[in-house]
Amino acid sequence: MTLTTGIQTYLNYIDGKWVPASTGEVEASINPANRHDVIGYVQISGRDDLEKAVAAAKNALSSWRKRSGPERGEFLHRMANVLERRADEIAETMTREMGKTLPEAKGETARGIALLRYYAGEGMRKVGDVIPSTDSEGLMFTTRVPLGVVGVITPWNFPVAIPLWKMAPALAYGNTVVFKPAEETAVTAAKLVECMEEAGLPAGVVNLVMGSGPVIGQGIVDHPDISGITFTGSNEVGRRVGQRAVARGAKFQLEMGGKNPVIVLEDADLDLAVEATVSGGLRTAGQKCTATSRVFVQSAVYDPFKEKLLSRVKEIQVGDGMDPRTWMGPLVSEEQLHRVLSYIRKGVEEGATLLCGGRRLEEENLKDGFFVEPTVFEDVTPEMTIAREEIFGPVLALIRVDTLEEALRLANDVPYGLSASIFTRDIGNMLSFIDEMDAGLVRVNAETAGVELQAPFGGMKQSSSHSREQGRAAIEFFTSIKTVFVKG
Ligand SMILES: NC(=O)C1=CN([C@@H]2O[C@H](COP(=O)(O)OP(=O)(O)OC[C@H]3O[C@@H](n4cnc5c(N)ncnc54)[C@H](OP(=O)(O)O)[C@@H]3O)[C@@H](O)[C@H]2O)C=CC1
Ligand SMILES: O=C(O)CCC(=O)C(=O)O
Repeated sequence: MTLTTGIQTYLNYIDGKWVPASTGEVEASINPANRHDVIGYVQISGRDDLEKAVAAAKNALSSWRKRSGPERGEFLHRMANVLERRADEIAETMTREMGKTLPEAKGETARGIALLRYYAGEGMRKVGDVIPSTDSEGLMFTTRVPLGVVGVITPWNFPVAIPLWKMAPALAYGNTVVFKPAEETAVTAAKLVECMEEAGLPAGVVNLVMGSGPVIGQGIVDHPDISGITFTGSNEVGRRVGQRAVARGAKFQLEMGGKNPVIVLEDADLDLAVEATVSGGLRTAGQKCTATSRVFVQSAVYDPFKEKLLSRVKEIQVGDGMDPRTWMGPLVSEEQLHRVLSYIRKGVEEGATLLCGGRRLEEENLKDGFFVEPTVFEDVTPEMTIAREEIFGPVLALIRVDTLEEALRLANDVPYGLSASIFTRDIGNMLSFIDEMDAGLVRVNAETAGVELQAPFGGMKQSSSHSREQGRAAIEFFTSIKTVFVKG
């Protein structure tokens, strides 16, 4: 059955107008809980559409950057108010389009509102310092200027929060934006941009171009009029974005994968550690760059931890994210489902022991969706694929260790360094972990996922381009420092 009546087509937003792609092509954005449920039709744009969007952003730049910081902040306040008014509708669209449960989608939308309010306040904060000059009659100070037109390329896993934690600071600091959302969540993206339009954002300041990564994403990266590119997604694409940006001298910022460890020591509160492992690893079906993936447990508590974890995982209710009984929704797409199932197969083939889960769920009410069971492995060795590569699915690997030193050595032995947690009551262990764990986000007695918008966020090693997003750190990417010397 195909539910096709009254389905809306969502357009690009270029220079303050909703317009179809010049290609005339659209595609259906579907519900991963039921592939027959079409959320809307979205544009498959071509390079012509991107050209128009970049020209509009370039044209809008001089008047937008000339507005005062508080004035730009006022637009962000208004966007927050519109998003707040439409929060339930947008959260429901997110759940239907991406699959995360409705409470998770509502939480993310609330985060989006808070992000807009935080960066609205940025318009009122200082942007420079006075520095003593060697010339006693001179005044020397720093100020900041916007980068210019910024390309925003985002993934599907946080379709409201990630675009907003990039676009809100971009706008607050005086840049204009060309926004290319993931194809899987383009309807949610269109609704976000509707909020911006409703808030009265001037034409050209934000331009939405839907379409494929290789055409629109690549086009943004290569466009000579785009001064900076901010990207979140896979390492494979991120690396290419970085290389192309360097080649033409554009500024770039990459947030990519994680292989995030939890370390559970023998003095840990095991109930807390289990709850945090389940929440950090399996919420949003493990589709977070900060998701827990490897769990290092000290031998003395390995068996009780394992038993508690398995009994908690077996209680998890998988289903449509709109159903209030559901704790874990589907994976975002059929491609992602096959990718996760292939990692699970690899885990078994390489000799890990499957303790629970591992199957696609195909019961009557789930058969048209992309559901996979929450999965736990043990006997996972450091060289196995499931211990090294980002799975981006609800899969946990248990690894027994004897000491904190061994746990830290193994936890650090991957190319990623995004987020990590430890569970212990010992201050010495906490301090060793904080110091020696190679991760941009280290958390003690708390899950690996769930970043706070007012704090810097980013990874070490191959998890990022070593830049940081969110909080005040965003100013470093979205502006350039100008050192000014004035003599009367
Ligand atoms: N760190 C994170 O938060 C995320 C990590 N991932 C990882 O990536 C894997 C694959 O997910 P996927 O969605 O394919 O991630 P991608 O890295 O392919 O997609 C992220 C964004 O980049 C765009 N893009 C794709 N190709 C290019 C290109 N050549 N130039 C510029 N932009 C491009 C995508 O467009 P389009 O929509 O057309 O694909 C999307 O908007 C996941 O399994 C997971 O491991 C995925 C999402 C988020
Ligand atoms: O854990 C979070 O809150 C954010 C995760 C994230 O940034 C991502 O998955 O891309």
